[in-house]
Amino acid sequence: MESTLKELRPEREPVVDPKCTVAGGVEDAYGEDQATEEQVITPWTVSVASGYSLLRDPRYNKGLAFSEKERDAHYLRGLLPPTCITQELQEKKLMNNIRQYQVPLQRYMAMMELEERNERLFYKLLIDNVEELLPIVYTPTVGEACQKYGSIFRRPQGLFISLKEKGKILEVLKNWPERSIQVIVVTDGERILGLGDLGCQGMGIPVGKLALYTALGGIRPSACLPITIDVGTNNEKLLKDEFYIGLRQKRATGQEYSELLQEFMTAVKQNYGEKVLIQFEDFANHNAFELLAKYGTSHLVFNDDIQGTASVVLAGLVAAQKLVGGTLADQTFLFLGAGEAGTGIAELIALQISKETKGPLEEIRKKIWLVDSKGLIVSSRKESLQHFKKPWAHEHEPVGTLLDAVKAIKPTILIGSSGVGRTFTKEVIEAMASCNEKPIILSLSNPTSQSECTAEEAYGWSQGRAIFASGSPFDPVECNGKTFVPGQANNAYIFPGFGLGLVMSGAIRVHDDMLLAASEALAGQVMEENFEKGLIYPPFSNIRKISAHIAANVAAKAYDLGLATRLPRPQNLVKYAESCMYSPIYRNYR
Ligand SMILES: NC(=O)C1=CN([C@@H]2O[C@H](COP(=O)(O)OP(=O)(O)OC[C@H]3O[C@@H](n4cnc5c(N)ncnc54)[C@H](OP(=O)(O)O)[C@@H]3O)[C@@H](O)[C@H]2O)C=CC1
Ligand SMILES: CC(=O)C(=O)O
Ligand SMILES: [Mg+2]
Repeated sequence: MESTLKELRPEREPVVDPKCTVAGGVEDAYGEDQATEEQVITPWTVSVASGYSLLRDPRYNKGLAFSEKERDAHYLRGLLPPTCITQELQEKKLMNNIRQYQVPLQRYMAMMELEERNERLFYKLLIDNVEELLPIVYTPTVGEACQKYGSIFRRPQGLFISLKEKGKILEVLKNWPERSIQVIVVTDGERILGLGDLGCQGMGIPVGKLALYTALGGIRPSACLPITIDVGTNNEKLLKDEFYIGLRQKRATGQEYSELLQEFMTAVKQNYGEKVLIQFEDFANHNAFELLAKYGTSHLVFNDDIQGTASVVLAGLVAAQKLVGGTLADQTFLFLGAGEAGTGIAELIALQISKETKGPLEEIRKKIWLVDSKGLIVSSRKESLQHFKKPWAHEHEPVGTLLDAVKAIKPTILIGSSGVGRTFTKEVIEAMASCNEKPIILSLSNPTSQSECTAEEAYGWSQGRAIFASGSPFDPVECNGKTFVPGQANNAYIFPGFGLGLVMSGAIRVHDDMLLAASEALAGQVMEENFEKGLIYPPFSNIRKISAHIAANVAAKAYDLGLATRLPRPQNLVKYAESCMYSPIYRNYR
């Protein structure tokens, strides 16, 4: 096989080093990335895919875009109607079709069907129409898709590892058709967005996140592996649902849970090596912090909800200083929600301020306050607090409600990370507006139903003075004759570029300084024209460029810290990041 492949491989100067880990995790054996778009390649499966099987292979299928020559060479005559069309026309037709669906879930299903039918066309649509399609393949629609996953389930996506596979996880990994995996997104489904425990149906999240890794960060689809670990669910509704796709039992906990996770982490490293990035996604906080701490020293792990969210929010707040004046150290922060997102963001803000001011972390933390379901986190509660809340238990009398906390603390920045919708009431926003000329208000919780307030509420109740962004997108709002464009504070800005930076530098560990580097790069991409509209994030339409800058900054930090293994260090990391990115343009087949 190898000698045949060599003969078929075109002779040319590679744009990317053929052994580069980004361009394929290992050698680009099929010449997929090395050939230019004009050059012909061979569509390989195990053998050359041709005829009927070529049309049904989503990696190589081009539908009506197969040329006359390709139709002759690949036994496609008669299997397609006579017309040949371009990828652009296919894209136009599909966008027209998708726009006919009024129900977002139907659009989601149309996109998933496209991904299964024609992978390059799926990514072309997603990249070219990112602002329109992100709310479909990602939050908020992906939340509804997970809730209804059993009913809409057609073909399995990703890898399901359940308690039944205990002792056999390495074998299960070997069932996956790809060997050169660079990024895994894994969930156990216990905290899917702000929708709670969705068990095995959480699979929609790793699938969606990895689609963004490819579309937004340029990681090749074949190098991405979505995984759901099924240890049961405590969601009674799902357990009784005849269409539920997961194990019908209560969640395994304690030793049974940690043994399965240990086997999984060991098997991943054994099968894919130590440079595969494992992104933990939507685990409940009682497992998330522990998994990150436990595997952070032995594996390349990243928790998107704790670390990615922290990095994206920090970037927005750094950018916001241009609108409000001053520095982060001048601000007072109040969070509603003291879990993964809340405490993760709080810790990264404190780290950034301590780097800027050279002040001790303990002192800086005192300007950051958090409210959980029991009220303001204060020192008298310290004994009963989970470990990740303890650093935030400051001296203060007990305060029971968010409104009272806003009145007592007088924050300049209010951040919602509670997973509970409509908790930023009129009184809360008015209280923020009464003590700030430009209150910064972030409603991070997803999906839209869980957002702490809507854009309309944030602008309306603050007389248009709020600087507002939300986890799930809101349409522009008219207020007092002015149009306000809300930003989207979502970790989707960070993780694709962050992952690309790790992969392209061959990083072996994640370091907090890399999160700061990612924030800095994202904040640096907010342009004057964005600030003029009151935005603290750049538009998603520029996300590939943004991701290249984030990747370059993260990779630079990996090299500086001695955590990069891909040597020598490329001279121009932004250009290198761009050259590593997957392009969905069709290839020509010989
Ligand atoms: N925009 C983005 O990029 C991201 C958004 N998120 C969103 O943030 C939300 C929270 O995620 P995460 O931090 O992981 O979840 P966690 O479960 O870890 O934390 C939730 C926190 O909210 C608190 N809480 C729950 N209900 C209330 C209430 N009624 N009043 C006050 N506090 C309350 C909980 O309190 P207690 O500890 O007392 O139970 C807990 O501290 C989710 O909706 C998620 O979708 C998450 C990551 C990224
Ligand atoms: C965006 C995200 O990661 C979450 O809501 O969990
Ligand atoms: Mg998440």
